[in-house]
Amino acid sequence: MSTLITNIAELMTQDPEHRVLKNAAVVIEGERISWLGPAADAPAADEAVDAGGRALLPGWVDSHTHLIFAGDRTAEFEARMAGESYSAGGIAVTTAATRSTSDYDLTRLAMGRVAEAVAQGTTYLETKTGYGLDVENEARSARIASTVVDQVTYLGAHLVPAGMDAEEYTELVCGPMLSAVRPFVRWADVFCERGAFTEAQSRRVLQACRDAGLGLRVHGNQLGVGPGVRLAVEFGAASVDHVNHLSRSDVHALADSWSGWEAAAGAGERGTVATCLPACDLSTRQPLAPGRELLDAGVQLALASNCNPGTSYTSSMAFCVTTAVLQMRLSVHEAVRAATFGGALALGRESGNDADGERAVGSIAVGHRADLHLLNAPSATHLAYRPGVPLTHAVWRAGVRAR
Ligand SMILES: N=CN[C@@H](CCC(=O)O)C(=O)O
Ligand SMILES: [Zn+2]
Repeated sequence: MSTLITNIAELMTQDPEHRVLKNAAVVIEGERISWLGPAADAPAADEAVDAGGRALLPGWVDSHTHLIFAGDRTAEFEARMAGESYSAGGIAVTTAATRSTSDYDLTRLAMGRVAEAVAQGTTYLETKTGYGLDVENEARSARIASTVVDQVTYLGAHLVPAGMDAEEYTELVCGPMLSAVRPFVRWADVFCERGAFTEAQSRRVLQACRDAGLGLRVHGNQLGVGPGVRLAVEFGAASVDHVNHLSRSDVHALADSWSGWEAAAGAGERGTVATCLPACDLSTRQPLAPGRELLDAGVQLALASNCNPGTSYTSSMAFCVTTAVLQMRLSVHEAVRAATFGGALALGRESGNDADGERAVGSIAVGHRADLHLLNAPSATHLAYRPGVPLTHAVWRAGVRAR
């Protein structure tokens, strides 16, 4: 079955040459993109979709979410809006609600959040454990997550549960809990922040998870300058997320990590992606991450929703893109790139082809997964020009019309 999408006013490929094609068309065959180019040259297909002069983008790649949870933290949010500051302690509230929810309901809740994201143009999602915080509930979260999203990250090191000694809990995270989640996860993460895990504890978690064959990421530099970025670069983590408070040496270390990357070819040795989470920054009233400075220094950037009940209860990648343009001074093209190709880079899926069975996502090119987002607008600029307006017109996820 092939589908021709034609009459595309603006096709933002996010390919290595950053091509933006006008009056374009795309052909989908099965789950892959089989052709793109000028609409006038398009081949015939089994069915045709008239894009009506709209803009077509890669689907959003949301590389940082926490979707496996139950409960609600409205009261904490209200207190924050009244002047309280965010602290990691709220994680315990969600952990209690999550532990007392059945597998069926946790799955149903997570699927609802995924559906909400897909309806807004998100076509590839990562999610984390981290609201189980004991062996049984972390393994359960990982198992459920593996059935509802594309990639799963182990975040046993999210908070030391009340009544447990931090060293003892770190041992658990690095030992029995890691073994229990291992079949379901590809990545590990650690919340390296005051009120969560110290540098020494984070180091132990990263080492153990790396030894277990997991790729790494770090929640770092969210609540203040700290060791998160330094550790992430030292361990060759795929991403360091939040990055609100950076020293000059943090920026340099991140930029250096990309010295083996050939941006023009979109290939080479990957460094550590800086993942900015602007919806979280607004909800926690943290300074927005210095995305402009990071890009100018040569760091590869991702934008993600950080959808979670505590600090960022939104699945809207469009909101993140809009904020990145209006407040972080990224161009529309840079922001869309960070929310598509950048997320794919953070998840190790920016390349891949028919041979390895896992197709590239986050950019529109022949052989890549047909993850497409048709805006109800003639150009991607409308994402920032018309803030808050729902602009998703149609979505294809792995070649299947999802909206
Ligand atoms: N920083 C750690 N974890 C989440 C917050 C989790 C919560 O407060 O429930 C975050 O990314 O912001
Ligand atoms: Zn997070």
